[in-house]
Amino acid sequence: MASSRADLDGNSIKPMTICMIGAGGFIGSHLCEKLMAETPHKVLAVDVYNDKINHLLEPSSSPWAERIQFHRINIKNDSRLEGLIRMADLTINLAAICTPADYNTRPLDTIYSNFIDALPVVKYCSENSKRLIHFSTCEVYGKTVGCFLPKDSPLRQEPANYVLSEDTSPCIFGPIEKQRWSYACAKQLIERLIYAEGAENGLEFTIVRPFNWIGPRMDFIPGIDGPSEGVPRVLACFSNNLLRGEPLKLVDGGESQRTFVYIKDAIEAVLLMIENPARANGHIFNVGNPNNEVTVRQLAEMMTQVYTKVSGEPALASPTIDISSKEFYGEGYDDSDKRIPDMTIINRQLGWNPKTSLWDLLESTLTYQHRTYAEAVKKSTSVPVSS
Ligand SMILES: NC(=O)c1ccc[n+]([C@@H]2O[C@H](COP(=O)([O-])OP(=O)(O)OC[C@H]3O[C@@H](n4cnc5c(N)ncnc54)[C@H](O)[C@@H]3O)[C@@H](O)[C@H]2O)c1
Ligand SMILES: O=c1ccn([C@@H]2O[C@H](COP(=O)(O)OP(=O)(O)O[C@H]3OC[C@](O)(CO)[C@H]3O)[C@@H](O)[C@H]2O)c(=O)[nH]1
Repeated sequence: MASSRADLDGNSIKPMTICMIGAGGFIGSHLCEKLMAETPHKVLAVDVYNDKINHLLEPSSSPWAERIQFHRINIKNDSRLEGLIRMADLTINLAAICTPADYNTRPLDTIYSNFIDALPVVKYCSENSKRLIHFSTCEVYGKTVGCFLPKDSPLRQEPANYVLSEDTSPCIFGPIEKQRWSYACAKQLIERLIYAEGAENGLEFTIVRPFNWIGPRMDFIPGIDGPSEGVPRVLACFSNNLLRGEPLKLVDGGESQRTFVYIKDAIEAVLLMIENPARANGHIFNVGNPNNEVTVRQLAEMMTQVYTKVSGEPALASPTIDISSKEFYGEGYDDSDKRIPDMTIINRQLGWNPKTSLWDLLESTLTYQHRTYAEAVKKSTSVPVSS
């Protein structure tokens, strides 16, 4: 680990203490790994779970044992939170319910988690003059302007109608009965509150809008390390189908488009924000990879090809199957049509660009999924021989 680190302006970076809330999740686990391996910073890791960071917490003889501490705290109701925020130089809040299957089926939990539970974090940072990096989402943009235009309108080709820009794009959600938007709306309101704390009370903040970060340790495989009936995000849904040799389910034909960025590229952007406060404070950053755009159907086809390569198992004759969103997610589901991040601001402020192609990131991720889960899935599906 380098001790003489310099920021983007050539100033040396002092070691800091970071209170990371939601450190036990997908993004948190990669951020903890990066901070331990490449920086001298200390992490107060707050979460209700620690399975994804256990490899960093044990053994106590590891080179970073003194620099990471796990606090099993539910931020809904724990008075220790303010003390941890006070002890830290910077708080990063990742804690959230952020799987679309929950937005329309558990809208109250979703709104509480993404708005109400984040309020004390913002308040403690503001009152104690502590810097905050808050994780929002690309979903705050909702749908694109372009999707309301006729299919053959040339205006659909104008970037202003589909590229999502922090300072200029509107936030377009569906009606209230489409409870899918409970998450985006809660995230938007907490963004507005943080922004207002900055404007009125001088809170030093950065807001991150991740655009479909994917990679190892994302979510769970149903019936293996998560509930059998659980519905994780698309990477884990499709991984589960591939591991079980069943067709990948395309919701409403798989026509929605997404841009996927490799978690390891995205974590580089977060580290730049952490270590360059003068360039990151007061900004909202899109973090995604505009070059990795596919429809969900194309994602399914590419994942099928990559999985065949890394597992050595043949692809199914019919690798995908269509399913309605009502059957897959239930009443109240709706979707973002297209998500291309404008990269101008992050590029200008932090000089960050994503590097990894979709094929390459799927190859390393599906190699991990196969190595981690294939045996367990095989065992769970093998029929016991009766004597
Ligand atoms: N992964 C992405 O592509 C993506 C995209 C958009 C936004 N985000 C945002 O980034 C953040 C992290 O996402 P992730 O993909 O790592 O999700 P994740 O579900 O893997 O991680 C969230 C973590 O927060 C913890 N948590 C939730 N409620 C808590 C509470 N009350 N007290 C303590 N811990 C709590 C969970 O246990 C979990 O470990 C979220 O705010 C999410 O909305 C992620
Ligand atoms: O088996 C499946 C699962 C999903 N789909 C469709 O894939 C699209 C992407 O789904 P997913 O990655 O699960 O979620 P979203 O991109 O819609 O939303 C996330 O984006 C960022 C974040 O804020 C946090 O990660 C979250 O809200 C979608 O069109 C599904 O319908 C499928 O076809 N088959």
